[in-house]
Amino acid sequence: MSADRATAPAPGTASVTVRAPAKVNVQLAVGGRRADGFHALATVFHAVSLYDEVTASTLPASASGEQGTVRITVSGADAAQVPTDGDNLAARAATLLARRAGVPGAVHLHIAKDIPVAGGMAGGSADAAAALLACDRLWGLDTPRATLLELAAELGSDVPFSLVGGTALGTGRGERLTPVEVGGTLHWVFAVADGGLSTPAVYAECDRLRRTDGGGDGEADVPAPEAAPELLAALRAGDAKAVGAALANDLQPAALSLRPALAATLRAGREAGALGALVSGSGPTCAFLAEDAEAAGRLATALEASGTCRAARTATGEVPGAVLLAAADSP
Ligand SMILES: C[C@@](CO)(OP(=O)(O)O)[C@H](O)COP(=O)(O)OP(=O)(O)OC[C@H]1O[C@@H](n2ccc(N)nc2=O)[C@H](O)[C@@H]1O
Ligand SMILES: Nc1ncnc2c1ncn2[C@@H]1O[C@H](COP(=O)(O)OP(=O)(O)O)[C@@H](O)[C@H]1O
Repeated sequence: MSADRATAPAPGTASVTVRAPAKVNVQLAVGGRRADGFHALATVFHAVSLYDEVTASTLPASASGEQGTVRITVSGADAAQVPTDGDNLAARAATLLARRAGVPGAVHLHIAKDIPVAGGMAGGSADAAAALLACDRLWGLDTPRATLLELAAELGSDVPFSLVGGTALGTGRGERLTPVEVGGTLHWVFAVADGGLSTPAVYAECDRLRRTDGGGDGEADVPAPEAAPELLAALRAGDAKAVGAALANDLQPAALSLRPALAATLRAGREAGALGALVSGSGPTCAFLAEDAEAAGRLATALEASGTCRAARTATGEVPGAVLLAAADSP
């Protein structure tokens, strides 16, 4: 909290705070690599109650002399792992929106980070989605939702979902979204690993494994990815047991190949009674489904006691996408 206060906007500046959720892919079907280097996907995104908050505030005149200055500060336990230069996805989002709208775009973005970094839970995408909404409001742009979604897709395959939230089928490279109905609250435990995994490295390992283990033509043989009807039916019914049985991630073998220790994490969660277990997206966070909030609490305790993860976090889904929390105008 002290870091938050230290970087809070100075009195007299306008500021806007937006909160955006993490995600888990309850299904991640990966097709072949496309000509543009991305993989065709059919993925069921599900937003969960771990959040980052992004506060956009006007830069004091002394700091905003240069057009397009974006200042990034980050608080939270993993803040040191987050870039604070132009590579930060939130900075890229602010710059893209400013350029598109033809405004100067000088802004201070403070990220209060709670989503594991490089964990397969789309934390950077959440920050980008939050920055788009926060800057849009701070600069009084009122950008149409469809344009925000287009800008989101330019920033990254997962960013449109971070704006939309809920549960949705992502096709194309993950950016084309169709809502998916969920009949009840799902109770999750996330086992956070030490260190992250690079998303491009995990996709590349998936390709490599398909070439070497496929026995055939490797990538050329990969069928078109499709959402699993049994998973969609289980989600619609809100049947946690059936959802647990249908969890599936085609990137899991690649994540396990790059980080073999994750096998012990998945085993520990299953042995402690999880209804289902999988690597979240490109990992290394592992996701476990529980029957209810109590079972999730017990599972988190067992996972932490197993010594196979850095921490275990409970969360529920689905939750909404990026939402405005507060807006304060300068007097
Ligand atoms: C794997 C997933 C599953 O939701 O999430 P994470 O685990 O990273 O959170 C996503 O596909 C990650 O989406 P995102 O992190 O937005 O990736 P992008 O910035 O668009 O792309 C980063 C890199 O990932 C690879 N990539 C990404 C998406 C896709 N459909 N095919 C790919 O091959 C490409 O190598 C690309 O250059
Ligand atoms: N705002 C941000 N938060 C976290 N990571 C960011 C951010 N902006 C850029 N990055 C970079 O993106 C990489 C992937 O981060 P993240 O989005 O948390 O993971 P994942 O792609 O596995 O869901 C990080 O290693 C970091 O270098």
